[in-house]
Amino acid sequence: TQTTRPQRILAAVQKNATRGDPRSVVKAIDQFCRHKEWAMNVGDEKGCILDSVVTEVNPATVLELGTYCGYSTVRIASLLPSHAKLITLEFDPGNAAIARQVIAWAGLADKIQLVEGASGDWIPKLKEKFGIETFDLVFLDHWKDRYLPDTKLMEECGLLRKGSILLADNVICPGTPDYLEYIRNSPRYKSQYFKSHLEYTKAEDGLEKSVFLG
Ligand SMILES: O=C(NCCCCCn1ccc2cnccc21)c1cc(-c2ccc(F)cc2)cc(O)c1O
Ligand SMILES: [Mg+2]
Repeated sequence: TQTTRPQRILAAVQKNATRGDPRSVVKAIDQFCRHKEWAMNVGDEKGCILDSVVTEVNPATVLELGTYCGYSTVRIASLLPSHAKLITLEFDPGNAAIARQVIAWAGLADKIQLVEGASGDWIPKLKEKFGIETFDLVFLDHWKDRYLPDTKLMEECGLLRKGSILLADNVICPGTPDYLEYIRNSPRYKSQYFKSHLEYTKAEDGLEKSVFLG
């Protein structure tokens, strides 16, 4: 019977990456997706921008919306300080099952809480469920039409504090026009666009980094 693309990505990690070595997991996925099968990981080029933002923010609490196979989850978690916590939300149970194994292979399971479900349902419950006050960094990489409503929901739920950073993938391709319009014109945010390329391609894409001003 036919395997899924996430299953083939996991197989590439288990074949080519070293257990407990997050960078080798990231490299194995990038090699597979560049040379064998494209997949919607943030990828190596935008991944370097992600790394620099994570390193600069040095967050104690991170929310990732959109786990997929765990590529950016592993990338982020590998840069976190020892007591930091990353909560990642994945809607698709099949993807979540693969991501758990990729995260385990990287040896980062103790830093990461993978939650299955929809952002709109989970965001209002994160405080009570995980004892989170606010997020220092949010990485948006899920349904592109959910970036704006979920940002407003995070504001309403008091999950953002003065200085919280939102980093949004795919603001050009596939594109998040309503989110960009809101975040670039809101007096409550200071935004910066990092021009890059759609993962593993020459098409334009970029990350939008926004600081919540409170
Ligand atoms: O669609 C993308 N990602 C989202 C996947 C589904 C997320 C579902 N999901 C996960 C958590 C969660 C929580 N709540 C609700 C829903 C939730 C995506 C697509 C492209 C892309 C594809 C084709 C193409 F030709 C060009 C570009 C590139 C990317 O980098 C992407 O990220
Ligand atoms: Mg993406």
